[in-house]
Amino acid sequence: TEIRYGVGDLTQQRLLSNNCLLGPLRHDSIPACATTASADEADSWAPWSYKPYCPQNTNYCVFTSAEFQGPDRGVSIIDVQPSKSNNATSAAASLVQFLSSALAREAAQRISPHYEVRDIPGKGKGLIATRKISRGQVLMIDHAAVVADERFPTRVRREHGRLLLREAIERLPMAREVLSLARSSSDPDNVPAVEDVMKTNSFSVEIGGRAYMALFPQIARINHACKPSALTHFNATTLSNTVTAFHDILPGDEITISYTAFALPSQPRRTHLLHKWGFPCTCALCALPPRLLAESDARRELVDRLGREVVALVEKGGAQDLKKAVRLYRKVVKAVEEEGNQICDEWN
Ligand SMILES: C[S@@+](CC[C@H](N)C(=O)[O-])C[C@H]1O[C@@H](n2cnc3c(N)ncnc32)[C@H](O)[C@@H]1O
Repeated sequence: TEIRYGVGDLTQQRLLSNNCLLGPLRHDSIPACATTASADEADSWAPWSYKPYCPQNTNYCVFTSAEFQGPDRGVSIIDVQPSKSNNATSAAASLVQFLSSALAREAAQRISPHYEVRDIPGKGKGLIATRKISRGQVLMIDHAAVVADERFPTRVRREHGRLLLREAIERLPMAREVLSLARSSSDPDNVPAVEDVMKTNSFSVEIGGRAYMALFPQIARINHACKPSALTHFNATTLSNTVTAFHDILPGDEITISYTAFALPSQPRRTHLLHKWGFPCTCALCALPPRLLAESDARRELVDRLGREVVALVEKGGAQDLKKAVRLYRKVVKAVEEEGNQICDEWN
């Protein structure tokens, strides 16, 4: 996702905030202010592991649970300070609720990986299946490591934005792993790693009706395809993202997801991939001749429109509504199959 700061720069090298003196980039230590806290103080910011980090003159804080999903993971949230937001709808509030529920104490569901990270020509790294993954099989459940209000970059100074990102990532037990993810800036010497990594690897999600950028450390290794082999489903309560095979994936095949909405027409799709993700789309779908591309766009728009109608009819729930929903659903399946076959024809 995009990170553009709204207000000008500050030139301070070090900022004193919440009694935490911020030094140079740390990769394996926690902030001094957190380690010196008394038990009483720590109680006052539970369930967070550290005192929330709130740079002066911003409405934003970093909330970190270092134990989330096990001692080697954790999650940090950049969100508005509770007193200045509708607490009930913030990601932090949603996570507070989740952390105090029995569900959070259940062991994380670990799925033995049927894939490995490998170099993929022209794409950096990616995931390659090492065993057959059947259509409909859940191949990964990943939890967010960083979640940030999508509006925060436009509402803070660049320096503050970068400090928030730095604290969010460096307070995590898995900071090193997050910082080793791909970077895509064309000017890497002048863009801090925390910002570049977040920009290159985070996806838009919705929590409590608000847009957030979320970084999932394992999903971050999955490359884009316009006709992907897997789909993701985000759960805003548990901050988990489930990856499911869309069709059979054979050993040696790349596991891909779509970075764009299914119905986004080809032209804005290419623009989005180039400007927001930094690569020109070279997949078979984008390379179709204009007439076939227009047919593909129309099919995708149809699937999207009919899909919404089916959901609305099922929600109404009357006998006639359900009959019509089944009829429309058959059309959706046919259009999805045509879209798939048509692209496969192009490959043959
Ligand atoms: C979320 S990361 C995906 C994993 C990444 N390739 C890596 O090395 O960790 C997104 C970045 O991967 C690259 N990428 C993803 N899909 C691609 C594709 N279809 N073609 C070229 N590059 C792609 C782009 O550099 C993009 O900014």
